[in-house]
Amino acid sequence: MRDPVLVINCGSSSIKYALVPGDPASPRQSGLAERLGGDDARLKGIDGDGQHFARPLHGADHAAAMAAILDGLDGAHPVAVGHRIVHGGERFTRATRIDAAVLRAIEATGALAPLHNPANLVGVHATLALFPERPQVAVFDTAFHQTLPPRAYRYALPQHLYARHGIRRYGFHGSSHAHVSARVDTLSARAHGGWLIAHLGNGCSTCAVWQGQSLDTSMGLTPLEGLVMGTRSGDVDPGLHAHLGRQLGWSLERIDTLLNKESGLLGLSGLSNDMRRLEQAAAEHHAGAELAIEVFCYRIAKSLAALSCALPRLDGIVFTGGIGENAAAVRARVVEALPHFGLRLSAAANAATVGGHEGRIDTDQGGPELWVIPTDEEGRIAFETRQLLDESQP
Ligand SMILES: Nc1ncnc2c1ncn2[C@@H]1O[C@H](COP(=O)(O)OP(=O)(O)O)[C@@H](O)[C@H]1O
Ligand SMILES: CC(=O)OP(=O)(O)O
Ligand SMILES: [Mg+2]
Repeated sequence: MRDPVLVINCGSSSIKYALVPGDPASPRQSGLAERLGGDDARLKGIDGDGQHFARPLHGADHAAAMAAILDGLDGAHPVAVGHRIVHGGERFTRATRIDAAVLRAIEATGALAPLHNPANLVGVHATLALFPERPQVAVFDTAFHQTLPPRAYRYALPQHLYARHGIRRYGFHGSSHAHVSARVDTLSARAHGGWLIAHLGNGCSTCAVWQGQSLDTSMGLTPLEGLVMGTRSGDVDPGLHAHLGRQLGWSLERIDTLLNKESGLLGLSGLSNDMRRLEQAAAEHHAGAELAIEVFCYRIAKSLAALSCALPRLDGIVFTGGIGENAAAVRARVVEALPHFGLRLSAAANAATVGGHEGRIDTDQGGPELWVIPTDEEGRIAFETRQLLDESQP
């Protein structure tokens, strides 16, 4: 069997990793180092024997956490390391082998994703130091959306902001949308048609895919635009910035923190960014939790309806991400909010499809199909990493 690919998804305070074997159906070692920099930093995951583990990392930074992760993978000889890089700008339209010039370009793109790219690069530097002889590959969230036509990616702003400063819609979660759209094309009889994908995790985005290509998506210049997310506001009136600045004297940093970290499900509910917690609270009639879920679902439906304009034909809707895969009530409310789409949800199939299982959840009586397909960003990153290495073999 071929050696595995080590996949690293390095965020600002966490590192997700997976050792993805050559046979994608084989079990993986995977895990998460979280709360990095804090006294309660810890590493948890699934080891080589399929056992769950958790252990403290005591204030570890990214480099120390990476060393601990690799320690736990001892005996593994990854053929390459695939990195999730959130922003690739317009330069990177596909997975790219990392060298000094690529590193400089990712650093330069960091201005467009100050919350994501610098953290991603910490992961690259850590594995470069630990595996200097292994190829390192960057897989960009934005690359899948480089097929967007100008009508979808241009903002109605003066031309020079695009031409000189790259201000346009880029879109994110590309590895997820690429995986899910490829998967539905193998599962559905309506392969290579028009699909709307709702990726609902901590970050949330929708995507319109026609014949395997992204034609429009809800996230924009940054991963803040679009849907309501765990702590991100999604769309607000652009006039809000000036209003908060003028009326309340808020700085740009304060507004950035508000919109990225204090809003979304957390801000609306006043309770939590976690959908499981909100569903429990809503069952006990917590008004904030009820409102947060209502707004969340309505905004998903509204975004799907808008993105349907990008497609010549609508073959179906796919739900993915932690919420999309698990929260049957959220799926039902989204479908309910699209009454004119001719969707027919099977209540039984919807209730039965949870916890990483893939399944069709419409009644198969015509109309667009409805699917739940677990995302696999790590699997997609490993696939693209391997594909690039295979192409560059003499
Ligand atoms: N059984 C469940 N029911 C409802 N929501 C769930 C369930 N399991 C996970 N979630 C929600 O999924 C979200 C996290 O999604 P996930 O895709 O795992 O996040 P990330 O984007 O960090 O990878 C959280 O809001 C969590 O509450
Ligand atoms: C780009 C983005 O929003 O990523 P995540 O969902 O991992 O926060
Ligand atoms: Mg996610």
